Amino acid sequence: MDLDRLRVALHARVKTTRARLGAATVGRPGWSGKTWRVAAWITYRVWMFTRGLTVWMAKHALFTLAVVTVSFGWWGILTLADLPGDRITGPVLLALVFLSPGLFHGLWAAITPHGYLVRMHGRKVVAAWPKVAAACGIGDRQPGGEVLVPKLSKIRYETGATVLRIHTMPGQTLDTLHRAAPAITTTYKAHGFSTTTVKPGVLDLRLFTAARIPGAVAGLPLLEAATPDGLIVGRTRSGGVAQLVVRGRHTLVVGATGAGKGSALWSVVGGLAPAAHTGLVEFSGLDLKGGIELEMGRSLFTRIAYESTDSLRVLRELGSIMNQRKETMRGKSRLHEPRLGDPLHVLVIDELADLMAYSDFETRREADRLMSKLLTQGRALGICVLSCVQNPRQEAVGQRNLYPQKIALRLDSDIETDMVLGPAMALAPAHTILKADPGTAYLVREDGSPELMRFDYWPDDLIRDVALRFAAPRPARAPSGALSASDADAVNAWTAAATRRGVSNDNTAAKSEDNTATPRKPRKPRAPRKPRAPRASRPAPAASAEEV
Ligand SMILES: Nc1ncnc2c1ncn2[C@@H]1O[C@H](COP(=O)(O)OP(=O)(O)OP(=O)(O)O)[C@@H](O)[C@H]1O
Repeated sequence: MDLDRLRVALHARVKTTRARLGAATVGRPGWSGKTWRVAAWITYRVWMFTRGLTVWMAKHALFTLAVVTVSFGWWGILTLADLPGDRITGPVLLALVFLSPGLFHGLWAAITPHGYLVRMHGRKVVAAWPKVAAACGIGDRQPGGEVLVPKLSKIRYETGATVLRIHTMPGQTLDTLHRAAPAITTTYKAHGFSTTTVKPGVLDLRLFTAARIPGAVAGLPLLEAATPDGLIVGRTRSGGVAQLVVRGRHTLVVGATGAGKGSALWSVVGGLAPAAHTGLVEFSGLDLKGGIELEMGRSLFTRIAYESTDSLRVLRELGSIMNQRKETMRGKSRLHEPRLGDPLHVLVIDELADLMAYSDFETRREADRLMSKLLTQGRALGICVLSCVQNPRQEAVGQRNLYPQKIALRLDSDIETDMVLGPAMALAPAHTILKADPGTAYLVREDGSPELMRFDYWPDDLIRDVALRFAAPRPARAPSGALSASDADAVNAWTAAATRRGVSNDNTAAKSEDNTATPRKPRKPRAPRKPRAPRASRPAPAASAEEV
């Protein structure tokens, strides 16, 4: 823990020192900055040339020694014999001609430093492969003492990862390679790995060269990308997009306080907001922390509850939708297809423990019953649950096995990781994620394969903006019915956001096809109403015969 803090502090110090140095040199405005930049460029290229040349000479040390000795010898003989004429050109030309491959090597490094470094790394990996494979137990010792190892047929480079294509040997299965993958990763001093089966007997082993995934801020969602079958929610370690399947899955998001559960939640709600606006997806939300998380995007939700009795109402409503669907889908389809008028229902729960562990006994019991029904029957019927929780212990997430997809953000201990991920923990050590990397998580899919990823960050302003543009066709009313203080806050926030963007508050901009907000002419303020004259009192209605 202290080591962790020290590492983060050191990292921060190095970052600030580099930033200061950069600002004082290459980052300076005007000519002095330009001069620094040119000087830095030349110094780097010279360094890369020297490096390339030195590497070549070290690799051909005997040959280099021989050329240098002959050149010096030639020059020495001419000097000792005191012969007239030029004594330098001949020996120098000889050295240049024979060392020209090294000079080309140096030039290659100076002209394309990145390509050069990548190729050099690849060569090292290939050269070390027989020893690494034998040490990691996937070699086969022959009677003569020779060790045969699986073939390494190709090396590929992706951003942040080196990919090794490995072929099994006769008598081996892909499982043998899978089991050796952690040892191979450590031996090559990589930060992690993932595996992909290319075809029977061939595996791509992806070795990650970066320990951390840089953070990114989410942008406005697009309708084309708002698909529940592969929603883009962040980045992977190799720099690609991280996708989450929402349809046909229940997802459990677990993370210590400040781990970034909000990013996971809004990546789904915000990402699917355009689909909710068109009516293909319908969000229901439970936030028993008094709506602190969901209120900002309330207009995206069709049902919402901020206290336990209301939560049961929402769960019951979803239960009855599920029962109706059972009737209509029976014998026709086994996985619900979202359509207009028959949307995919996504139930989003912020802090599941508030409902399942900290409510009164009766509420807990009823919530447990309703949730069990939704979790066991809902996914095929187009009702998916996304539950967020801090504490993965039994009393809070007794139904954790009913969530086929799990997202483990930073957790406090390996015990918690084990509780959430079970056997996948070995490949997804969520307790090792740094506090300095909120939003970073292991996504463990239905098949148990884990992937380290980082959710995009959803700032409050973006959530408000999305709520303003993509309100659900029938957005949830304030849970209490009347305009509460939080309602008023939400309205103010919307109005403020709308004023800033120059849009009206009635979602007409959101309904425009390209979703671009067009400023409107401000309306003339209304003249105050004239006070009404008091009504003349009506005569009391005559009593009916029955009343008498
Ligand atoms: N994806 C992200 N990238 C960068 N920073 C993030 C990301 N997600 C969250 N953060 C930062 O971490 C802080 C805490 O995030 P968040 O509130 O989502 O955590 P949480 O897990 O919901 O915490 P709690 O359970 O206490 O509510 C945010 O205020 C933000 O500054």
